[in-house]
Amino acid sequence: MDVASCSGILPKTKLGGFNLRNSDHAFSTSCSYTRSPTSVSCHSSKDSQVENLTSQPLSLCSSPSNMGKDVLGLSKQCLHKRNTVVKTFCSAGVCTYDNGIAIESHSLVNVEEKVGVLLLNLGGPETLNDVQPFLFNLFADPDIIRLPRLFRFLQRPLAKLISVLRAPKSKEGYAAIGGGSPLRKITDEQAHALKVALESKNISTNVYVGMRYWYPFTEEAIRQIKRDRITRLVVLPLYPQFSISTTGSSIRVLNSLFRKDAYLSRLPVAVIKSWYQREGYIKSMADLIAKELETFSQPAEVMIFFSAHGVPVSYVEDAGDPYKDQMEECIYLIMQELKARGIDNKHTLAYQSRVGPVQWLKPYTDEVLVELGQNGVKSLLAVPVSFVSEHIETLEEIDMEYKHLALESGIENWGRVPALGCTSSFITDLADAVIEALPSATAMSTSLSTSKVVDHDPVRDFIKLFFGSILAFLLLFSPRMISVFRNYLS
Ligand SMILES: C=CC1=C(C)c2cc3[nH]c(cc4nc(cc5[nH]c(cc1n2)c(C)c5CCC(=O)O)C(CCC(=O)O)=C4C)c(C)c3C=C
Ligand SMILES: [Fe+2]
Repeated sequence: MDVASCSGILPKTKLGGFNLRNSDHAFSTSCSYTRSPTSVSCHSSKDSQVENLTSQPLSLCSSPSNMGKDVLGLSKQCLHKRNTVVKTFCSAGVCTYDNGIAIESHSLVNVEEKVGVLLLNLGGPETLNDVQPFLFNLFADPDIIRLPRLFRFLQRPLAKLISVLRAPKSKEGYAAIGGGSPLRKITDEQAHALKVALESKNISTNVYVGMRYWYPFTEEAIRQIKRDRITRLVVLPLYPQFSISTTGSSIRVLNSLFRKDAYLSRLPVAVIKSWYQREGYIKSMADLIAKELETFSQPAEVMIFFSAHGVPVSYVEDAGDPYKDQMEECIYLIMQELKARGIDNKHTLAYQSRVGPVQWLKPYTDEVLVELGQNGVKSLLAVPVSFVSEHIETLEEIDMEYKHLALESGIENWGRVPALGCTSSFITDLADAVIEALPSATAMSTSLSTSKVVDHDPVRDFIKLFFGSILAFLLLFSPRMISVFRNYLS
């Protein structure tokens, strides 16, 4: 468990890596972080799951939460006495320490630490010409098409084939929403709003956007972080729930970039793996749902229909993806919040956007909509729940395809909750999540000298490529494979 501690009084304030000069106070504190199972845990949390890039495979690490707030809205954490020194967990520039009395710094001037926040997102094609190469990047990701190790060499040829086959259908979808994905614009707006929210809490940051499959790519964001000489980084995926296919994939990219680079491998980093259970997020979702229910003539009669992006069943059952459990818990928490406000509507959860020939999480959104219509449900409020911006699957799949299907199936009154976007209560909560995560940032332990060096044997590579190509050709053009690829077209 990661624990930050502060001790001593020095002329310059150094809080767990935050070097603060405080012009109003002549006193200051030095903090250090230790990784020790025997240290007192100051930051167990059920709010957001924070971890450092050091741990692989991803293991849960605690995050600071429920912190006392001082007058500036900044937070301080627990106190732990050892001998006569009070060990304190410092968060985002405020520290309490003791040589008998607790002292807080109340104004932060000339913060020497350069804090960065990296927002991770999926990315989307900005024009119709971008659609096929975007799809190629997506399907070339081994966290999206999970091939057995022996067949990994087929990843890129397969991605090429599937992206070419799927592009016409995807293009139709993007054309219907104006010719491209709105993701980049919305994510940039969220980044700006987050920076402003952090500034209002006296935390000066650079906020970066790193997309997994389109511009600005994660690699570009990391290059900029290096150029800016950021000294502490919080990684915040814009997916409330963790999935191997989304947050997991982006973290894998970060891990490989950080492992290869001397500066990055020493940069203290905290990754917020998931944050679906944060009070601010749950309340913001409940606000949007309550507001939208009011647009119906009989709000109490409306079925609340949560629609989450699906993942293949094998992710959950074989690979241990926590996505389904987190999604169900998230829906439970939102419904509890609504109940506390006297809203006790019926609700259900289904999964949308399946692609390809394998089984995805059930029930499927389209099938449930038809059933509900047939069973006499007349009013339905769709709530997209796995993503916090509008995108093709809200604007086209839900607003067009599913709405049409629902009305055709007998549902008469249809509504849809907008994505959170830049809703201020939500952005404020993200800012709090960043502040809470800052102290737990630690550097990647693997140094360049200890990292594994991969040997390339040209003869072995050639043999692999030669036989691989023959095998790929046979596989791709077998009748079974042709029927599999048809599934990517619809
Ligand atoms: C939590 C969100 C998401 C999960 C989980 C997820 C898994 C997943 N997605 C695909 C395949 C496609 N996804 C596509 C677009 C897309 N996916 C998400 C989110 C999640 N994906 C978003 C936000 C978007 C839209 C981006 C935009 O441009 O607006 C697409 C492209 C669109 C299309 O052709 O349908 C594909 C394909 C898989 C296979 C997968 C899990 C394995
Ligand atoms: Fe997707």
